[in-house]
Amino acid sequence: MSVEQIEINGLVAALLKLEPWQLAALGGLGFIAYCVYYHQSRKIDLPSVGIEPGIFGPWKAAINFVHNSDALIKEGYYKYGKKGQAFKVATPARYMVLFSDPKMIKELWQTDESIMSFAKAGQERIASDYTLSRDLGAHPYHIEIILKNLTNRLSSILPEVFDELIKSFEDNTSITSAWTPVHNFSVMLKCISRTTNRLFVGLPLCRNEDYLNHCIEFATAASRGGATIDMFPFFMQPLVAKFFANRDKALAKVIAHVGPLFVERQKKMKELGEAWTDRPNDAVQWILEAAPPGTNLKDMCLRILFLNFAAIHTTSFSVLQVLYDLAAHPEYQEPLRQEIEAVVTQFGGWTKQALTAMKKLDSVLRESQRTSGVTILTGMRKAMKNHTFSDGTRVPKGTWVLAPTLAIHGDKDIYEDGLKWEGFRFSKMREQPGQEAKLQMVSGSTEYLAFGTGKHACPGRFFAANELKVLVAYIVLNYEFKFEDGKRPENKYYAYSCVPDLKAEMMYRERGDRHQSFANNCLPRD
Ligand code: HEM
Repeated sequence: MSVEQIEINGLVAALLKLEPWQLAALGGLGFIAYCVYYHQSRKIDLPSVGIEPGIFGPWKAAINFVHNSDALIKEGYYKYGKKGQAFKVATPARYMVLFSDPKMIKELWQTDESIMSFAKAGQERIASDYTLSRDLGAHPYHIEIILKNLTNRLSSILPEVFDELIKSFEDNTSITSAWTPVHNFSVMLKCISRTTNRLFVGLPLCRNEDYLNHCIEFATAASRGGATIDMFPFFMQPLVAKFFANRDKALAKVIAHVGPLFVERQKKMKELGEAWTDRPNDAVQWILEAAPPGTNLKDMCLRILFLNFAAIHTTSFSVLQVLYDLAAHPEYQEPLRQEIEAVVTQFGGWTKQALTAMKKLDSVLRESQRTSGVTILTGMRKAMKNHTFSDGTRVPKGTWVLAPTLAIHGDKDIYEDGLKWEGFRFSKMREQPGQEAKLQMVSGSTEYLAFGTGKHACPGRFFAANELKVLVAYIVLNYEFKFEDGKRPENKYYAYSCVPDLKAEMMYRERGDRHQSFANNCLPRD
């Protein structure tokens, strides 16, 4: 079943549960939403893609966007964007304006938050007031936590990352020296959710299946509920949220698991104060120390859930994409293995510096983000007032403005043979003088937007890059892998997202030389 079908079936199932009067009320609200939306569309004086004339045109185009976003955006990019012209695309929730010109993308990101707001667009996209909590937008201290606590301590937390990733991969697979089929998505989701939660809530909770399943269920419910609520004008959202913000069951379960940890730590902080010097180094502790006084337990647990929401599917999809690319191009596996072996030998072990020095590994990760990044649009900002950009583009209050990431990433005038995956594209480019630091997986620009760039670039990308490197390096050192028919499964494009095939199996077998490998024998374990 495709992702679209899963989404549509979920929506139909939710609608079938409603009483007739609730359905009639929703229908009425939908009609008002349509009228508001149509009125709004007339105010943006820009060329548009995919819209047919007539009163139902914009709405049809919006539905088309959900299923055909990649093709629509590429059409606009080549027709208008490449000529330096902004264009608009209809989505179910609103019109979006897209800038492709690097100068205008930069201008968008540099425009003051009070005029072009990243935070407001982010909150609207997942209707976070309803699917998560109002506290998230009011006190975004999680950004600081990710940048300061998680990123700054990457070196010291690496052994835990290694330990959890390797154990969870081994616990969830039984690969032998014969070719063994593995359902990649379920394995990667488990590896990433366990490892991420090792740093968020620590042992033993990070291995509790019930806790992890509810974190994943919550993330799925929040993104599905958020996308639905966001289709309606603001004044209707509190009512619509009553039907679609299905977070309560998963939230209650997560509070039951993680709540006692917060309570216990709070008690200890009160008792010992500054004398408690060996405090745990996890997100529970970071939240307790960063949350404004008076934050309640539910909001602290919701912050853990938000971190899971931001980290798990993005990283799981990313590792899936790079493994699919390497399985479809098995000739890259041996040079990667040699690089990893040589670098670990040179550094005398696995350190953060050693991971940074693995340029081929970094390059394949960046290349998979370029060709199959999790989102096909980045840099979103919401106009907080009517605004005119320096090129004369006028956007009314409420419009979203973004960059067409995937279209830019595939442009052959920017990347030679741009639609082709070439694993060592960036490691080769880094050999040119001046390019060394610019082309790392985590370095953004107007030509590489997988994590956004500028002030609001993904704060979790440094951690995610290390997690991905560790997992891919471990797999390459220990296994060979391929697709039985040699073909890479195709991605699906669903509104803003690029989704890998979640059903595909890959064949793995143990490498005969895995136990002789120096790099393998000194993998850090807890
Ligand atoms: C490979 C994995 C990941 C990818 C591809 C990814 C991608 C992104 C993208 C595209 C954005 C929006 C930037 C923009 O549109 O300009 C973003 C924002 C964000 N990401 Fe990630 N992300 C990943 C992993 C993570 C992880 C592991 C965390 C947390 C530990 C995280 C936390 C966040 C947060 C909190 C924001 C919002 C930033 C803000 O409000 O300023 N991400 N991410």
